[in-house]
Amino acid sequence: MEPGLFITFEGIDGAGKSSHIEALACAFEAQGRCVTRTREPGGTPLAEKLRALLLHDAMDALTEALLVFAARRDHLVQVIEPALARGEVVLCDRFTDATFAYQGAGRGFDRGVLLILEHLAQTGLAQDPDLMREPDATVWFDVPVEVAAQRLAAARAPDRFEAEPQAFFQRVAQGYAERAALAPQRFVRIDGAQPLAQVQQQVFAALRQRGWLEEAAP
Ligand SMILES: Nc1ncnc2c1ncn2[C@@H]1O[C@H](COP(=O)(O)OP(=O)(O)OP(=O)(O)O)[C@@H](O)[C@H]1O
Ligand SMILES: Cc1cn([C@H]2C[C@H](O)[C@@H](COP(=O)(O)O)O2)c(=O)[nH]c1=O
Repeated sequence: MEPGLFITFEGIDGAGKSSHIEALACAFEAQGRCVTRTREPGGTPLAEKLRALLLHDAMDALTEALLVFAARRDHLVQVIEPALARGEVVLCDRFTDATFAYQGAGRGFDRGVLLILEHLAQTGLAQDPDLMREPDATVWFDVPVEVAAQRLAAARAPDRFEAEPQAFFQRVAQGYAERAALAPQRFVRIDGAQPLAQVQQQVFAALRQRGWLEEAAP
């Protein structure tokens, strides 16, 4: 059995993550891998309920951080860890980098507390009880805030995060840059302002380079 592969996708709202996950899933399936497509917050019945609260109900910053990690713990226990144990490829639209970017940098919530919650929520689940689960790779779509805002304005009615002002998203983008600087081997930075086809080509190229996708994939 091939080892499981955990790949996450990050970026500010409207960066273009979701547009690429399905194409990647199909490419992995075409080479015989089982793929779990999932998202955060969400991915389980309980975590989807928490997602609805997070996206639409007013709450203070600590409550928001606790709900995000509660959803993540359930998601890890119910979906991510079992799929990785079966040797699947898990493609997850957002994970803990989003918490450091949105709650940490965006809201200004204490990063030290986030580090403690991260450790609590992500440890003790895999075969090695000391392992803190982290993605094998994180594809980060780096897009200017104005470009993302234009895309979203054309796409849908804003939720509680999307309704934040551009200054919030500038901080979130900076938060992603800081996380990427702390884990340069894990992060793959893609210039998400390019045309869709070019972005897709670069995402596939990055995963080919790591030996995870075969040459035949687009
Ligand atoms: N490279 C691109 N060029 C132009 N438009 C794009 C590009 N990537 C995505 N879009 C468009 O921008 C909108 C937002 O894209 P998408 O939903 O993939 O972003 P997202 O990062 O998943 O956003 P969110 O996190 O808010 O769900 C969609 O209408 C999509 O078609
Ligand atoms: C995981 C996670 C997410 N968020 C925010 C970021 C987005 O605005 C929404 C999710 O919406 P999407 O359209 O599915 O990307 O939730 C957050 O603030 N903190 C997190 O940890």
